[in-house]
Amino acid sequence: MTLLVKICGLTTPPTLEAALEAGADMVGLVFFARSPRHVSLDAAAGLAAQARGRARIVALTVDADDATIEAIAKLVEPDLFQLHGREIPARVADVRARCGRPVIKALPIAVRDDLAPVESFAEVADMLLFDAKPAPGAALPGGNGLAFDHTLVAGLDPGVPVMLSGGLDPATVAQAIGLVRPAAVDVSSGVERAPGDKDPAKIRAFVAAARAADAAAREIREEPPL
Ligand SMILES: O=C(O)c1ccccc1N[C@@H]1O[C@H](COP(=O)(O)O)[C@@H](O)[C@H]1O
Repeated sequence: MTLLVKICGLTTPPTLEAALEAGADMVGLVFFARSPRHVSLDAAAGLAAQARGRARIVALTVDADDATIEAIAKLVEPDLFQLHGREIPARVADVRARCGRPVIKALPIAVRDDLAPVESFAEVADMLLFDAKPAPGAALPGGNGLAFDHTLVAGLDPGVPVMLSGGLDPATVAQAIGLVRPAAVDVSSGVERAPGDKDPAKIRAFVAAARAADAAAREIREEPPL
């Protein structure tokens, strides 16, 4: 399967357009008030209208309640939800049923033991997202530009597609793809000038670097042995 590239935390029509024109497969809208990338329901509905049919729209929430999930589903009509909080497997299943859409569940990774819940989340989520575990007391559970040790998830096959994130940027994404061979990569901070301020040139560079790395990895895999 061809690698999917997601650009997350888009907040303005011009930067969303840059992501769409660069060929992003997924665009993320953040619904988390503490994030510098938070968008209101109204703003998100406008951005979603701009993206619809051009890329999959991902609504990112953090431990959101039912009313918030339902309001986003109704007013924004995303293609998927990304759950980036402390949702337990039962809650992931509940949100999936409630919103009637596929769900990406983010798991924070710092050490091998953090992979223990992978199996139970793989039973209820459509995709697993491996992100760096934030520092204790961090304001955000993701979107911190923090990387983790990718060797922990290299070659891991949880039975559902894997999305890789955490401190990726145009310079590091190729190595991460080569090592982990994820189904998808996701970036926020690595394509910004400052938190919340997306840089169209970095978005283009990120998508191009990810596509080139994916093509190179396929060539190596498909090369005949002799
Ligand atoms: O982007 C945010 O503001 C955000 C807020 C709360 C939870 C997750 C958030 N973003 C996600 O975090 C990871 C890593 O981002 P980064 O590239 O390291 O900045 C990514 O999956 C974003 O979708």
